[in-house]
Amino acid sequence: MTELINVVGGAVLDSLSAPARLLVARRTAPPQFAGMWEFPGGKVERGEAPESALHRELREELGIGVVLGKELEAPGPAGWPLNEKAVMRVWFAEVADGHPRPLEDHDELRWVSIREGEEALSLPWIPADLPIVQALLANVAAAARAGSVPGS
Ligand SMILES: Nc1nc2c([nH]c(=O)n2[C@H]2C[C@H](O)[C@@H](COP(=O)(O)OP(=O)(O)OP(=O)(O)O)O2)c(=O)[nH]1
Repeated sequence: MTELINVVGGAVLDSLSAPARLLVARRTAPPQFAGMWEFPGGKVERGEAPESALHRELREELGIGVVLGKELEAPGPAGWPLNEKAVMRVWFAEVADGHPRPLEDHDELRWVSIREGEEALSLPWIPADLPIVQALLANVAAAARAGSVPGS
């Protein structure tokens, strides 16, 4: 059996403790994903811890350092299915240093509202990401009701 490709994505929030906005990124490649929105991130390299891969990708792609929060609970331990070959794990995060800029792989970044959800959901996401965005919005709303931080 071929090994699955492990992808990591950052759900970068304006604040982990009182989130109102999510940073989303528009891909430039490959052609089937160009123009679609996604969680910034990328593939975990051989021997690399997923969290380290996420720090590396966010530094390379957006020029930011982050503090990671909790992982967004996925349907299985490997993460969210993206296609028959890849799965993605997603962590909540907050910018710790730098200002996000589309340095690689993206042509636009946007801070979308997550309080109402419509703005985030109205974007043309990579289709496999939609259930993840929905779970994220539900998680943030539940955390706000419980007075806790997202991911808990
Ligand atoms: N980063 C990211 N990739 C996603 C998301 N949703 C989704 O289906 N994918 C897919 C697109 C790609 O096939 C794969 C991630 O590859 P990537 O191109 O971002 O990885 P990478 O930066 O390490 O680049 P490379 O090794 O291919 O050059 O996962 C998402 O929300 N974020």
